[in-house]
Parts: sequence; C-alpha cells; structure tokens
Amino acid sequence: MRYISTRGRSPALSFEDVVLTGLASDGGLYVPETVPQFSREALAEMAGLSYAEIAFRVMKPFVNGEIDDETFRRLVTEAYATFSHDAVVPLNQLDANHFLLELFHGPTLAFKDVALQLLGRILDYFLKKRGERAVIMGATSGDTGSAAIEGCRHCDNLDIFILHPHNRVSEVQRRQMTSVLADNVFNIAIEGNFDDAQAMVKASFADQGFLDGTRLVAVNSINWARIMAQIVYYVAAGVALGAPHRKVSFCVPSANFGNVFAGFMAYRMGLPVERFVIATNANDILHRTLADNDFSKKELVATLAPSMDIVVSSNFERLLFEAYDRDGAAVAELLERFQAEPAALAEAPLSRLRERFASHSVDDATILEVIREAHHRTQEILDPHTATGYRAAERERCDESVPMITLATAHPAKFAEAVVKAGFPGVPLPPHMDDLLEREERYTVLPAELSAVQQFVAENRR
Ligand SMILES: Cc1ncc(COP(=O)(O)O)c(C=O)c1O
Ligand SMILES: N[C@@H](CCOP(=O)(O)O)C(=O)O
Repeated sequence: MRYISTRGRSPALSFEDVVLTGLASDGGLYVPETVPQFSREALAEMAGLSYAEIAFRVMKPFVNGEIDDETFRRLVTEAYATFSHDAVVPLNQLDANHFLLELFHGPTLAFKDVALQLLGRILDYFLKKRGERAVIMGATSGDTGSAAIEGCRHCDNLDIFILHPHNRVSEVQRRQMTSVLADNVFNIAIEGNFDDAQAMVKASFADQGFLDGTRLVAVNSINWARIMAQIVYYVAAGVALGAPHRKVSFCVPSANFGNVFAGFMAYRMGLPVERFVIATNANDILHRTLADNDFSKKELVATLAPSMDIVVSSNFERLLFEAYDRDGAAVAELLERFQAEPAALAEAPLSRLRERFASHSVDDATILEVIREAHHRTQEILDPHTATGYRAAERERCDESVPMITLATAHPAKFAEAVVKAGFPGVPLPPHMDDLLEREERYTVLPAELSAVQQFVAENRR
C-alpha cells in the first residue's frame, strides 16, 4: 500500500512516511493509492468481535506490514484499554431505528481520542525505531488539542505545540489542554480563529526551515492515520446493526470533515451505507456546497457548538479527489480558485456526491431546542455538536428499514454554556477530571502571525 497526494504532484509514500509527515509537498492530503476491500464474509465475521479486534482487522491493510502484526495488535489493544466503556464506542438506541454511536468514552471525552490514543502510540513506535525526534504542530477548535496532548504526552521523542483560538474554546476544553504541565507540551492561544491556526500549521508544513531539519508531524486529520482509525467505528457500528446483510445510514456532526470522510472510506471498503447525512452548525460551507453548489468562504460565526466553528473544511479535499475521479490537477485547480474567490463544483462530481450525501445546517436556537427535546424523550443530555446531528438525522430519516446512526461526538460536560442555556444545571465531569477547574494552567498568547508562532516553536522545542 502506498499513499498519494490529492493534488497529484508529490511522490507516493509508505505508511510509515505518511504517518510521520503532514501535508504533501504539493499542498495536497495523502490518501491510499488503492482502497482495500472487505468481502461480505469478512464483514459478517466481524460482528460480535471486540472493538480492538475489529480495529486490527480494518486497519491492517493500511499498515501494510510496516508494523508487525503482534506489535500492531498490542498498540491497538493498549489504545482502546484507555476507554472507560467496555464496548469502547457503545451504541445507544433512541427509538426503533435511530441510534447514537457514543464516541466520547475516551480520556478527553470526545471522538478525537479514538484516533489520537492510537496515533500517539504509532508515532512513539516509529520514532523510537528510527532513533529520531519530531515536533508536532496541531490546530484545534477545542477537542483535537487535548486528545493529541493526552495521546502524545508520554512520547519522549516528541515536542507538542497546540494552537487554539484564544477565548473561543470552552473552559473545560481549554483547561484539559493548559493544565498539562509536561515539559514537552506547549499550548499557544492564538488571537484569531481556528482557521487562522489551521492555516499557520499548514504553512509550517509547506516551509519547515524554522525547524532546522527536525521532522514536523501532524496530529490533525491531515494525518492519514487519524482517518484510518476513525474508519473502524463505522464498520463496528454497521456490523453490530446487521451489515453486510442490511444497509445502515450515518449522520455526522461535521466541520473539518475528517469524521464523515472516514465513514465514506468504510463505505468504499465494502460497508453497505445508504446515506451519509452531514450536520453543520451555522458555519455551513459543507451544507451550502452540497445543497446549492456554493463552495465559498463566509465569515466565521461563534456558535454554541464551538468545535465546529470552522470556515474551511480541510478534508473535503479528500472527498473532492474521489468525486473528481482522482484527478489531482482538477482538485488543485478548484482549490486554488476557492482560495481566491467563490467557487462551484463541476456538475458530474457534484451529482456523484449528492447520490451518497445529504446535509443540514442547524442553528443555535435549534441546538437548544434539541437538547431539551432529546432529554424529554430519552433522559439523555446531548452535547451541542451531537445535537446538530440528532436534528439533521430526524429531518433526513425516511426509510424506516435502514437504521440511522448519529455520531455522538463529545460528552456534554465539556460544553456547559449550551447545556445551561438549554435549561439544565450542567453535567458533572467524570471522576478523573473532578479537580480540572482548580488545576494550574500554562499557555502563551500570541498574535495570529506565522513568524511569531514559528519563532515560539523554534525557541521552545527541546
Ligand atoms: C465535538 C466535535 N464534533 C464534531 C466535530 C467535527 O468533526 P470533523 O472535523 O471531523 O468534521 C468536531 C471537530 O471538528 C468536534 O470536536
Ligand atoms: N474540531 C476539531 C478541529 C480540528 O479538526 P481535526 O479533526 O482536523 O483535528 C478540534 O476540536 O480541534
């Protein structure tokens, strides 16, 4: 298995090299050269297996023997032993055919743990094997940051720099990052928004001179291993509900588009998926593109689902690459146009996308309404991101014979503002975070200027 760039102009890489890098040199994102296929029998055999075993089987073709089976199995098992639920990602039935896939039982209470608990271990394995050090730069709207820090903090060979938008993440999210006082962890609060942070991380991959030859590694969903690990829970949920013998649909709260793209990969590998429903908050570029072919940037809006406050969805490029029949030049041309002015997709790729994807945008008032309504129906308090998915799924459900699986992407305790505004007293943090609000914090506020950020990284890496 080799990995190629979505813009078609970078050399193909091995799994090890693709994990230990970020953007391709042509500015594209890496994807597997061929998509591994699961037969119906192979999928059917997975029903009833442990999550770790399903994870091993689904990811093995991507790893391509570059980590021996015994070691890879151990890394996977250790990663998912950190989750507080025996099923790792349990399915919670809401009604006859609507299910929540709870992805928030990891150490930092969001779906990012599923990939980052594993990625930290894989990075540690490869860097130790090579005897190399590396620098991580990551951008976060609140959840990736703490999951990356938690997944990588014990890697001696890594220094971790996480950029979050100053005063735009929840207090719990900020403290989950800034209260980790390890010598290799650096939190930077950017005076800007998530898109500014993501742009600076991407620019740093394009020109790594400031690191004097030290390797720069991505923990955002730029990194293929993030997508790879997220494919697993689509397969696990699908086979638990009867795939491959019946189809399933997924509704995914979306922003940077790594999560739903992982689902699309599961579909391409053989999981029978009827439909992916993309839920956005008021930052609705994905919905406008699919519904109106309006592929344009709009001013960022601060919402009650802050982790989805993103203007440009990085991984949409990976889906465009598939929709444009893997024509890297066409993708590069479209994205260059999009950076400069409002753009539109060509007719054929857009209709291909519309065959499999639907979308809905959910505003703040509706998020609050859903939190109340879902509590009334199920006694559960949803987090505001999951609430966007719940509403989009309800709007889209039509075929009652196809289970709809809404991805519950975070624990409500991380988002007190929305929960309290919906009329609830709040949701307690789990015991391992009991004293989070009293812990000492450390972070540095910097302007949204690439040179200031790169200078900070260069001066502080060990
Ligand atoms: C809680 C939560 N839900 C949904 C999303 C959207 O996921 P994605 O960026 O993979 O589309 C994010 C982060 O992006 C998130 O943190
Ligand atoms: N919502 C994310 C934004 C970054 O997304 P990623 O999947 O590319 O890491 C966050 O919480 O940081």
